[in-house]
Amino acid sequence: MIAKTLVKASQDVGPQGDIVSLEGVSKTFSNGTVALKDLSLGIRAGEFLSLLGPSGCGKSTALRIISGLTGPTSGRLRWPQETASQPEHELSFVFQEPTLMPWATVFGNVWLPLRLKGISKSAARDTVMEALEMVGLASFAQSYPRELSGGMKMRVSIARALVTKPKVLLMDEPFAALDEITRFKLNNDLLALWQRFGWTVIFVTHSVFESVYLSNRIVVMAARPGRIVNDIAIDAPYPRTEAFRTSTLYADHCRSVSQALHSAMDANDHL
Ligand SMILES: Nc1ncnc2c1ncn2[C@@H]1O[C@H](COP(=O)(O)OP(=O)(O)OP(=O)(O)O)[C@@H](O)[C@H]1O
Repeated sequence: MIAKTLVKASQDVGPQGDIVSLEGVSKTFSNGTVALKDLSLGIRAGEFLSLLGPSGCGKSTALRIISGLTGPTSGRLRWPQETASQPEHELSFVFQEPTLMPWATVFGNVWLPLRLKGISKSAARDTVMEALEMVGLASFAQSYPRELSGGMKMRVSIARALVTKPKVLLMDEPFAALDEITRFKLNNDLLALWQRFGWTVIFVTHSVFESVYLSNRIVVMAARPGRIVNDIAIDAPYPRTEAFRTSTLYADHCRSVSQALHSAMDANDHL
């Protein structure tokens, strides 16, 4: 079952459609930790891809390499669709912690990436308000982070990522610290935005259930050294709703992804 899904997902991946690819990427930190070893992965434009794996398998490191925050020790990162006339791949990063500036309003926090590009408050106003509307927080523009719930703070963090109109959204366990109801709501809102805007999303999570609900492709990783052990297509149609969460199809996908994850963890038992 898992071997079959592995073949299917990899057949669907063609270099032509890749928006970004990691080619034979390894990352060894200065203390000798091999976070990633010979990792190759092509991510297609418009894909909602989850990196799923146990703690320490290199999910965040892979995401940081894609973002350019750190470089590989060997191998390379490519943006195949980039042209000389348009060299900038527009991406944004959403971290697990919303990391908002407590002294600034919601508006001020979302304005920050534009402000860093030299765009004044008045010139940025419409774009900032548009991003806040996308996450349902337009009426909280003048509030301060301390006045917001955890879910609302994460929405501000997402608005701040969207304000630059990225094509690629990198998300490192963005909803892990939220309660289940809030997480489900944000899952639904994120999917609705993804369907509307057609971004490529690369989403790091520990959760089988969250990865199956959101993704059309799940890349399962194992640790020591960090590597890919399975590549699974989740071919359930979108929009996915609460009805999908309780469907047999969802349960079947969760079962096979869970088996893949357990195999990934078993692979380290003898190390
Ligand atoms: N700056 C660093 N220096 C040394 N080792 C590091 C550094 N960053 C990460 N590591 C190590 O590299 C390995 C992969 O870390 P990474 O954070 O990418 O894993 P992860 O799968 O995202 O883990 P988690 O799910 O716990 O966040 C781990 O063993 C980690 O301890």
